[in-house]
Amino acid sequence: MSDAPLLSLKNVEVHFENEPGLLDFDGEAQTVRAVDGVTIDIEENDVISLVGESGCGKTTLGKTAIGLQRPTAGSVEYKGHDIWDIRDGNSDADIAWSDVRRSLQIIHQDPGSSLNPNRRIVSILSEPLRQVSPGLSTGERRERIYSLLDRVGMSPAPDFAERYPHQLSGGEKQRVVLSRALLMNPDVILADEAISALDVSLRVEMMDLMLELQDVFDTSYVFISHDLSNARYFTEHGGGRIGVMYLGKLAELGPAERLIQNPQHPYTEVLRWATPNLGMNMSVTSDFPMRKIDVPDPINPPSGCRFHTRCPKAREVCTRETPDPISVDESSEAACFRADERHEYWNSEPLDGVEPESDPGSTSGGVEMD
Ligand SMILES: Nc1ncnc2c1ncn2[C@@H]1O[C@H](COP(=O)(O)OP(=O)(O)OP(=O)(O)O)[C@@H](O)[C@H]1O
Repeated sequence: MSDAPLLSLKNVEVHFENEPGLLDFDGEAQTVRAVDGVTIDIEENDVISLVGESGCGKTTLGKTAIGLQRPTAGSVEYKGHDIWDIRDGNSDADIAWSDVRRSLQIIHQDPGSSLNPNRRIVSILSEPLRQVSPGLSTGERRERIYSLLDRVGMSPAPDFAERYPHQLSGGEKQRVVLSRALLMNPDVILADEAISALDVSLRVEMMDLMLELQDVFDTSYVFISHDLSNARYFTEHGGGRIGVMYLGKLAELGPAERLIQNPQHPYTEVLRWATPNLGMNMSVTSDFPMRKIDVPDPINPPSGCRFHTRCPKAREVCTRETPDPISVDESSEAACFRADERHEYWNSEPLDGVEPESDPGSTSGGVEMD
């Protein structure tokens, strides 16, 4: 089991059953397919960034990865052991659920909401230390807290340690929340839009700090962002991969630069088009790479490839067959038939409104970019 990835998600599905609302006249519960068939490994000291439009399942997938959400199908393994078997007491693994929970931490967009307003920073940061290192004296705990506050740029540390959360700026609160998560000695931190609420000028600083502390604390990040340029920065500097999600599915996964410079899924192209500050030199007049702008419903997602209703390259086969992830290179995959030059896609009829294309012949068959 020692070779097992830190976290391994296999065919993970999360469906929510919603009770019928007042306006649901048929009175039937509805199933929201928040995440469907996602397989991904997270290694030690890894960075996986999840991007995609609102409601595509980023938070649900992230929470499932760290054991805060039980999948309705598929499995999540921590160091080779199913975490829900551990939780349910059905595992022979030599690890307690409390250790799994401690190892998988989360920081949110709004740090204020997770800091007790009535406690000083020193007291907030003492809590994880008491759990992880119960043998420390009060003086030793203080020393560790001061040294971490110094490290995250909150100096003089003794001064910051005595403040209450409301006496800190948003950026400082986020540093405290990050410090608290790190003091748990986690293997993975889920950073769910953790920099989105910060001033633009502070975002890079915070991302740099997170990556610097990654080396010190030996932790991995699942970094959720709706902004591809932030995900690019974080992933590129952290040497990780970006996962592009669309309607509960992983559309594409790969290293930041490959994914942005040479996207293999037409939806990645859309995200790229919609992110003007990528420095891609795409003119505003270049065609919007989608046929329709309306967002399909995760309660009733399109058949076949979920993106086919909006995809400017969709063909008949995309309406009835669901593409599995196709390996693009050793660290990348794309769930698009176009990544397979021998797929029947190339002989299938383009859908209405899709520009006909010449057969890729012996070329890669991948999405051609500018
Ligand atoms: N507890 C829940 N019960 C029912 N539906 C849910 C629940 N949590 C999430 N959903 C639905 O699942 C889908 C995915 O939601 P999720 O929050 O994971 O998306 P997201 O990509 O993180 O969105 P955002 O960027 O807006 O936070 C959405 O349709 C959402 O409404």
